[in-house]
Amino acid sequence: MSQVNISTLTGFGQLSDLPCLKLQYGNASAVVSLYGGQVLSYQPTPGQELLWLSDNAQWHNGAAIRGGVPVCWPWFGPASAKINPEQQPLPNHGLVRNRLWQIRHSESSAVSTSVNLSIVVNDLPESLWPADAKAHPVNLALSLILSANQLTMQLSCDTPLYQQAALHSYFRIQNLQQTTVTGLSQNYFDKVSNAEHDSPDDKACFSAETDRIYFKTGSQLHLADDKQQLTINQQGHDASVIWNPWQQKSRELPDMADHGFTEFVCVESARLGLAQPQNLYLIQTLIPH
Ligand SMILES: O=P(O)(O)OC[C@H]1O[C@@H](O)[C@H](O)[C@@H](O)[C@@H]1O
Repeated sequence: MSQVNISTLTGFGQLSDLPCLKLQYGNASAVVSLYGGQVLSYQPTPGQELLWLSDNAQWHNGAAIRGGVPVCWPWFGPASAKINPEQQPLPNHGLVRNRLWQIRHSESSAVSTSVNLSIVVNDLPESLWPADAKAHPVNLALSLILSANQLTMQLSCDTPLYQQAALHSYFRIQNLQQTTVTGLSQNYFDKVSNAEHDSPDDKACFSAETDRIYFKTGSQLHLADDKQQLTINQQGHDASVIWNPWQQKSRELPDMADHGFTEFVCVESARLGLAQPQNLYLIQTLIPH
């Protein structure tokens, strides 16, 4: 084993001054930003980057970093009427993408390098609390476990709340036309046409703007193009979201180059149900082949 350790970085790529941690386990490495608790890089071997980070990503002035694995919590997308009955101006994808997280624990062992981050949030909308609960600051935790063959991300909250969450992973791809995601369910909500659809199989391909919520997906998805294959294990989810903005949206996003959409697809493990207040335990594991 050449190297097992955790080091601090100040800045990553073009994101100058960004406080980050770099985890190393043998040949494998991962970088996580304390701003957003966001994994920005996962390289199972040196130079083999699996995650996409926009060349135009920003983090100053409250921006959410475009790429890596944003943490969406305690709601996903625009806050729904249940979470935001008074239609307050709330940010897309929740409250923690542009806040600083703390390091709680880090550890290197014979089998892995891991770090636990957390953030305390004390400005949750009242609608998230069960009727009989008294509002208090809430702790959200993210654990990263890097081993020789995989990276696991565990997002947890021990407070029962009406809460949604997603690990919104941006995966770097070589050839969008050849890219497929399989293992999906055969029923999805299409955010582009704003309608539910049935799919003839469990597969998504990319030939136009794609923004789909697949319900009740199983525990294993596969992302492949003609050059690489990745298994994505998930637990604690009730849906998986597939997103590619395509040309027009890519042009409209200030933190994405016009051709940015050709370089990634998002495969997101999400917990979206709001039927009852629940704890959160959402896991996504990336296993390259
Ligand atoms: O621009 P944001 O807030 O990072 O969101 C990006 C995309 O995130 C996806 O998860 C959503 O399904 C899309 O609708 C959304 O456009």
